[in-house]
Amino acid sequence: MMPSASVEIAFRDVRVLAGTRLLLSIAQLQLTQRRISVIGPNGGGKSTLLQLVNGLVEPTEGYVSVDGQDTVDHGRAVRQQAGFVFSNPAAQLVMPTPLEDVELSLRRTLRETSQRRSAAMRSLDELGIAELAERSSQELSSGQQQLVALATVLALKPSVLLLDEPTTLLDLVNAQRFTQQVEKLAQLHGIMTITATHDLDLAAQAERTLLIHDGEVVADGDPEAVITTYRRRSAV
Ligand SMILES: Nc1ncnc2c1ncn2[C@@H]1O[C@H](COP(=O)(O)OP(=O)(O)OP(=O)(O)O)[C@@H](O)[C@H]1O
Repeated sequence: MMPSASVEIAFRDVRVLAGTRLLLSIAQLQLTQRRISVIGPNGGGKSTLLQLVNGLVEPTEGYVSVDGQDTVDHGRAVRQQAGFVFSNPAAQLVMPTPLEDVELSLRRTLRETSQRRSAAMRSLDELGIAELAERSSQELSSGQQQLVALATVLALKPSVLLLDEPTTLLDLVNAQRFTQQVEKLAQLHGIMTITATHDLDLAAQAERTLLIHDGEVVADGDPEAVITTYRRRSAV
C-alpha cells in the first residue's frame, strides 16, 4: 500500500508584499496530499508559494504552518522538515565533492564525523550515485548535480520536498531519471512533494494541482481539470 503523507501545510490570511506590490495572496489553503503540483505563467507566484512553506520567504501578513509549526517562529525546525530543491543545482552545491556537500547538510543533525560520512554515503547510494561521491562536483553533468542536490536534502529525512522547477535545466533523459528517483523515494518514505513546474505532463502526475496567476490561486483540484483551465486561459 502506498503510504500517504502525514503532513499538513496550512496558509491563513497570507499576503506577501514587496514594497507596495502584492506578490501573493492566499486567504486559506490546506495541503495534505502526498503529491502536489503548482503551475501557472511566469511571475505568477509559484516560487513565492514554495518558499513560504519552508520560511525562505516570510509572509508580510498572515501565517503559514507545517504540521502546526509556524514557519517564522519555528523556522529552523520547519526547514529541517521541508527541504528545498532549486532549478539550478550549481547554486545548491558549494563544496568540492558530492560527499562533502551531503556531509555539510548533515552538520547540525549528526555531530560525529564518521556518522556523517556513512549517512552521506547512504544518501548518495539510495539515489544510485555512490560512485560520484568523491568526484569534483564542478565536473559533473547537470543531471548528476541535480541528483546530488537532491541527496543533500533527502539526507535530512524531510517530510516535505519543495521542488522549484527542478528539471528545467535537464535534458529529457535526465529529467525523467530525476523525476523517477524523487517519486520512488517519496513513495518509499512517505514524503509529500510540492513541485512547481512548466512541464504539464509532470504536473499531471500529481494528486492535486494548484494554478497560480497574478499572485492568486485561480484553480485548485484534479490535475487534469486544472491543466485544462490553464490551457484555456493561456490560449492566444
Ligand atoms: N524579492 C523580491 N522582490 C520583489 N519582487 C519579487 C521578489 N521575488 C519575486 N518577486 C516578484 O514576484 C512575482 C512572483 O515571482 P515568482 O518567482 O514567485 O513567480 P513564478 O510563478 O515562480 O515565476 P516563474 O515561472 O518565472 O519562475 C514576480 O513578479 C517576481 O518578479
